[in-house]
Amino acid sequence: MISADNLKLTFGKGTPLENPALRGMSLTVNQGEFVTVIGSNGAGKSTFLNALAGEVIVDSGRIEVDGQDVTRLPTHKRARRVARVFQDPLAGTCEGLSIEENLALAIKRGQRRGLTSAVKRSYMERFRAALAKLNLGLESRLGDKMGLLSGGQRQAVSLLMASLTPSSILLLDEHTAALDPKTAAFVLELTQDIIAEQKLTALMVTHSMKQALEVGDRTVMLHQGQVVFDIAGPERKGLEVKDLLDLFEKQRGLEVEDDSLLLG
Ligand SMILES: Nc1ncnc2c1ncn2[C@@H]1O[C@H](COP(=O)(O)OP(=O)(O)OP(=O)(O)O)[C@@H](O)[C@H]1O
Repeated sequence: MISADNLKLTFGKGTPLENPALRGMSLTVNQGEFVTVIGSNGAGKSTFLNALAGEVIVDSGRIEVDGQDVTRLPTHKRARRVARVFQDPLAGTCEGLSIEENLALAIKRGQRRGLTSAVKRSYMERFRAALAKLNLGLESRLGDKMGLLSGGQRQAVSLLMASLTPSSILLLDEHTAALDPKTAAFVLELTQDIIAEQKLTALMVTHSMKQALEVGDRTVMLHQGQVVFDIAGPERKGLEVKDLLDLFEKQRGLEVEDDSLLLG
């Protein structure tokens, strides 16, 4: 379960570039819920995920994961609770290490690390079985460097890494955006399977309105660092991409209005 209460975060405080990215962001995500997150550029989606992961520390507000206050914990102290897959397939894995070594690091996430002890024979069968499920033939390429894999293969391995150890929450930041449509569909299906199988609590940022409505159980829209729209259940099922786009445009319209007020 994730509970974010009234998060505020301003970048570049006291400088001409002062930028309030989170302006009272509150969201509760129940155990096992899969929430899609949309919002225009600069709405605060990545900043919110970064705050949950500990990449940035909020100025005020409170973040709880499974009831534990993690608001001020650094990333490495949350690593066992928070798994993440990024938009850039290069971001979540270590290209100079082999598939096997990457998986071994993932299994030791949040614990003291040591590569020599990490790459243990006991893990190998588990890795092979997990990789075989991807149907990409990677189970026979455990020794290959991550850098040799395609973007889609890397994202698939990143997802596997995120799910190897039981984490409380999974954060997906436009993780299919850099992939071609066919590979994106494959990775998205894999995502849904892993989340359902492991009953993960997940947040997925996407720019695709279609994806936002078709995937997961609930959709939230962020605008100017706040949740402006939150829909689930039958109400969400009745919503079409066009409705969501209209809402989106309405929010962007407000933004223009705000700007014109400021400039006026
Ligand atoms: N490290 C940073 N330093 C300064 N400003 C930042 C930083 N990270 C984000 N911002 C600013 O905070 C605001 C929110 O950015 P964020 O990346 O969270 O938006 P987003 O909704 O993820 O946008 P996009 O869809 O374009 O990825 C933006 O104005 C952005 O420029």
